[in-house]
Amino acid sequence: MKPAVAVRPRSLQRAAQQLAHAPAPRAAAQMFVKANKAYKANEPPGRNALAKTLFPSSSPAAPVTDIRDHLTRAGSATTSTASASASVSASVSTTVSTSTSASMAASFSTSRPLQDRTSSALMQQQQQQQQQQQQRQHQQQPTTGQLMTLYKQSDADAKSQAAVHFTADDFSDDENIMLDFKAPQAASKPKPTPRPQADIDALPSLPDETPPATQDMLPWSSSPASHYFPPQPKPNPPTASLKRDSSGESQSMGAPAQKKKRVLPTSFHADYVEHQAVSAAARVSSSSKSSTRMWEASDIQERKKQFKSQQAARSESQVPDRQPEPDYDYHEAAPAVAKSHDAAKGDAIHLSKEQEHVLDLVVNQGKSVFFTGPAGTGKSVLMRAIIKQLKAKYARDQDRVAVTASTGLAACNIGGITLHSFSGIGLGKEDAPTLVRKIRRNPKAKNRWLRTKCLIIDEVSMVDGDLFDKLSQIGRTIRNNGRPWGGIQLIITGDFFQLPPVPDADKKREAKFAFDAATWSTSIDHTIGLTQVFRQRDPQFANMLNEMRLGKISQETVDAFKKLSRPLEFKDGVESAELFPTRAQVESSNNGRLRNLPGKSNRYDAIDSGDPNIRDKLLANMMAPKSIELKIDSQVMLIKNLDASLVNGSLGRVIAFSDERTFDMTNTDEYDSAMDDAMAKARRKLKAFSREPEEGGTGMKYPVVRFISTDGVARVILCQPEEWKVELPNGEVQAKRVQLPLILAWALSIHKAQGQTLERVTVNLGRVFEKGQAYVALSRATSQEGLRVLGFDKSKVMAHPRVINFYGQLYSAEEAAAKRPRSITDFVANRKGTASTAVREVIDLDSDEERAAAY
Ligand SMILES: Nc1ncnc2c1ncn2[C@@H]1O[C@H](COP(=O)(O)OP(=O)(O)OP(=O)(O)O)[C@@H](O)[C@H]1O
Repeated sequence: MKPAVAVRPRSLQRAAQQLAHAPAPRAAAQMFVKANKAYKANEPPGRNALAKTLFPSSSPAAPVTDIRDHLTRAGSATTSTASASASVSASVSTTVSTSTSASMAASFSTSRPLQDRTSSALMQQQQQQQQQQQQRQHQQQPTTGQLMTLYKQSDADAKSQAAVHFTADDFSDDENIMLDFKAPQAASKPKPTPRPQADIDALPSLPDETPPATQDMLPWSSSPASHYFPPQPKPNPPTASLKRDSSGESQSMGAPAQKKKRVLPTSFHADYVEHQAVSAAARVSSSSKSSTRMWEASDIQERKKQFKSQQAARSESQVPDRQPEPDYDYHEAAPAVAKSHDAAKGDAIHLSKEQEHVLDLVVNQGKSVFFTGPAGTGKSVLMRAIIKQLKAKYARDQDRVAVTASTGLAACNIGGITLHSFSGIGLGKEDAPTLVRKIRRNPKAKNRWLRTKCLIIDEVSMVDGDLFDKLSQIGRTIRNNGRPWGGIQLIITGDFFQLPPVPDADKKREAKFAFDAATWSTSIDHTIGLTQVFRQRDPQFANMLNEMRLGKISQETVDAFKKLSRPLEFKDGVESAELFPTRAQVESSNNGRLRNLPGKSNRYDAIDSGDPNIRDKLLANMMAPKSIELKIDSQVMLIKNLDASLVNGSLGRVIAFSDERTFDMTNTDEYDSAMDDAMAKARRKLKAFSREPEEGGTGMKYPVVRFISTDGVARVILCQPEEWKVELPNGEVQAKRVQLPLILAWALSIHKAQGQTLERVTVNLGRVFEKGQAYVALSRATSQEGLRVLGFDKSKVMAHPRVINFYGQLYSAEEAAAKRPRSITDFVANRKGTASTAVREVIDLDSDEERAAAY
């Protein structure tokens, strides 16, 4: 029997040959349909009859001899040239990836000449249009050569795909095949030609593209002349990101329709500052200091927002909402702020080498670290940097980082919760197994234990040693992990020479320090001693404090402290804050001073929110008071960082009360009397400028405070309410307080002063009763000039013997290491009284080398 194709008529062979060149399934299908019809019409009689005789039931001869069936045998080029060509064609169009195949189809079909030309003019016109369109498409689409290259490139990929074979039915419904082919008529629409520039120039010029204000009716078909200009790019829509400002109100950062801030006349700014900073006679117009600050009632808000948004932008999307309280930027301060700060102080805050070392150990190496060091060595600054970076690291799971501190106040300072709240142990007096059962009954607490990867503990000197052991065991049990704390990475800081754990109410046992805990040493991978003191820039003073800290006070130091009993005098009206050990002493002192001031007082009550059952307890320890009463001349302390030089701890005096719109200098006669002409003129201008509060506004008056900023320059700001939150690691807000960021500051408790930096401070050691209190109180001061010490008694400032012993062990490790020339450390150097000249470098007390040396 001859091969089936040999009996095919010419028309079918032609179709097969064309198929070898036919690029697209649609075109091929049409040809086959046509050829098949022709074949059937010319089919020799009797052939079907013979087939039926040979294959009575299903007659396979007919399908097999149908050329379409050859397509179902792609690759089997055993029959004829035609079928081989068809196979190749099919295999090309099927092994190339779908999009390539579709593109090829489109490309070939569009380059194919039209077969059914008519003589009518209409048809010609249509064809011309189609050809134009085809040319355009052809230019946009890859050429056959490009497609073949593409095919070769994708061949390797294509081989991994299963070959697709056409079946006879594939062409029967080719009308449903979707080809990547655009209908030509859609593209035949003429493109608008751009208007020549000359025409545009000839048009009447319009201000700002705004249609001219006219009463004339425009005919409906008229376009405003501005429409003849090429379209302008649309201004960026306001960004969708909403930022929460300090008062909790959402504001669109990019939205133009922001509340307009009141800006005072420039002349007033300059003169007022000069007046405040120096006397009129001593005014030096070129002084960078004197021109630094101004009336900042609204300006400060603006800069504060800028400062916060810059911080938020730096931490970008990685750290969405829950940043710690705004603070300095550790690497680069906000440009505007840094500029003024730098101008006055000459430096910005960059983490020191040793601070960077700790940051790296914690964030990059995932080590459990305890970093310690004398007061003012930047432990809090470093801790904030660590929190920021860990939160960025775990940006997707913020609850992986738990920020805690031993006390509510310390926790508030770093935007965290107490260690007790985190762990869900209540007072934590029971034994560990009981506490585990308690936590297991509390799904939220249990979840915190399970989710936490990094646990931050600030002010560890006040964490009880037994509590430390219990928590470690709870972590192991609940997390079912035998490693210390169940494998949680610990980041601990504090200075054991500062405030010790609060003893039991019944005082049955002496306070046990965290380093006394059985699990302390196994819980910590690295103990780092920070050595560079930032708070006190005077090396002699830093050394006096260090001697006191280590319990080895020389007679020279005793004498120097005794000299500091003289009264402090400041010409700017801001006194030093006196530190007291108890809250009662503080309240009595502050209330007495307030009563003695003339004039009426303004009272500000906090707005608290959150679960009423726990809210009051959580907010009780907050720095922001539930209520504060103020009069003109009240001495206050700022309890929030507003920018780089107005920080938590800045002291100031209330000079007026005002709302945001009205500047009211009533009762500030002393300033009036000192005003020179220029100042008085500026003042008059300002009075004219001021107006009554808007209708519907609260008209609430806030204190206008003149602060002494960290750069020693007076800055006047309108203090408006700020927000404090107590949040769980998962971001759940447990309690919130909105209050002025101020406390009365003639007197402060040592407890509240812990962690603060104070430029002016008085300490009466006669009232000190606890070890560590004297050191905390004295080490708040930045200089001897700003410190007054009453009742200095060497025995009152002695450190706890166990603490001396603990640090002594660390130092001996260093001393052993110090035998090597590169390991001279400040701890050692300070003890020898050479702090200022010692070479400072990173000390990792637990590194293998150090340990070996110590051993
Ligand atoms: N890298 C730094 N560069 C410049 N100043 C710094 C740096 N680190 C900290 N400071 C400044 O030193 C002062 C003390 O910092 P910080 O409060 O962090 O010290 P601390 O060790 O936590 O003190 P304390 O133990 O008394 O609470 C602050 O005024 C802070 O701005």
